[in-house]
Parts: sequence; structure tokens; C-alpha cells
Amino acid sequence: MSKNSALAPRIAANDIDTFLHNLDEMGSAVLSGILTPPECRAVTALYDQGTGFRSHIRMQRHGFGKGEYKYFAYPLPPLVQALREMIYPLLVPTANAWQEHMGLETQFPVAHKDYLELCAKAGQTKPTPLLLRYGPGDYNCLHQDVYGEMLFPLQAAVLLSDPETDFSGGEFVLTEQRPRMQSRAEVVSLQQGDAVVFSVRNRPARGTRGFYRVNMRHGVSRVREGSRHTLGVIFHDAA
Ligand SMILES: O=C(O)CCC(=O)C(=O)O
Ligand SMILES: [Fe+2]
Repeated sequence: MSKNSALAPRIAANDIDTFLHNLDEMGSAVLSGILTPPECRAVTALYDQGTGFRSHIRMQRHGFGKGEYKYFAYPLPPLVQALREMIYPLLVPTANAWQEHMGLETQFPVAHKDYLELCAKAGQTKPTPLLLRYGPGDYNCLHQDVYGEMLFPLQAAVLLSDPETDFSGGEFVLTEQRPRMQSRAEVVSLQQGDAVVFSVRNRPARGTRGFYRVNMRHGVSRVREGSRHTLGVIFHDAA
């Protein structure tokens, strides 16, 4: 029931080899046109529904930035569930190669439901997909979405708002820190319905003597005008 047959061709319309190559080289890459504008508006509209969420976070109270977000409860809305199960297998080969290159033993199963079972065995049973809302002046501080030992090294965020008409500012930002080097920032430009896939915490980079670990963080620059909504899809569950 969570299989959304409309999603598969939209994912496949992207050049997947280039996408995976960019992900490996840069630690982030874009899948464009994953949701249609009506779907983006429908998912955005869920925010103001009273039900379907397990918690509501006001970022300022926690020092996370300014703005708010809500974690979905299980069962996830069908479209969110479908995105989570369909993007995951695309990323498993990269995730498994990264683990190997970083000398980590865990390998990830090809089906997302099998990975969630492993999370559950480790006590991570709470859903992590979330909806975020930013108004004028809001921003999201650089962070890493780690929710326990079980960590799938890649995650996705779908821009639900239209940068042409709904908001200005509010750029998705990634920083990467390499050993003994200064941090580098990358701004990812997205259209409504695009998904950015990026490294949650660490990724391997090839050096002259094998691989070394790059530490990545992501956030959102200040929204200048309007309102910006995103759908965050994290593949591990939370403790
Ligand atoms: O609003 C965004 O673009 C970033 C959201 C975020 O931090 C996430 O999805 O983990
Ligand atoms: Fe995040």
C-alpha cells in the first residue's frame, strides 16, 4: 500500500549514475522533480492538521535555530512512507561502500523494512521523518541528525515550497570538515519538489594513502521573506 507507482519513474528520470557519482564526490546530490507541486502543497498542508505527529519542536527553545518542526507518527502518510522505502535502496550500495571505506563493520540490508527491524532491536523505534516550517528570519543551525547507535549515513530533504514564489533566502547549506583543514561550505540550490540527498555525519574521501573521514553538517540559511517548508526523510529510527 505504501508503494507509490508514480514515484519510481520520477526517480528514474534522474541520471542515477551521475547522482551517485556526485554523492560520492561531494557528499550530496540532488534528485529533481521527486514530488509534484500539488503533492508538495498537500504534504505542507499536513503541518496544520492536529493529528499524525508524535512531537512538535520549536527550534529556538533548544538553540537549534529559529523555526519549528514536527516528527510524523507511525503509520507515516503513504507518500512519505513510499519516499522513504523507495529512496533507501538507491542509497544502500553507496552507504555500504562508505562503511567499508571508513572501516565500519555494519552493512545495510537492501530493504528498508529490514533495516527498521535492526533499528528496533537496538531500541530505535520512533519515526524520524519530519516536516519543517520556517518564516521570515528563521534558520536552521548546522547539525547532524544522529538518533542513536544505528545510523544510516545518508538522508534526504525535499523542498516543498517554491523558491520562485513562496520565499527568498533559506538556502540549504552543507559544511564539510577534513582533518587539519578549514571547513568548506556548499549551498545546494533546489526547486520545489527536488530532494537533496546528503551525508548525515561522516563520509569517506580518497586521499593519497587510502580513505579518510570527512565530517559533514547541514542547515538552512536565514529565510528573508515568505515561508519555507521541507520534508526531511531520515532512514534510521530514533531511540
Ligand atoms: O529545511 C531543510 O532544508 C533542512 C531540514 C533538515 O535539517 C533535515 O531534513 O534534516
Ligand atoms: Fe537535519
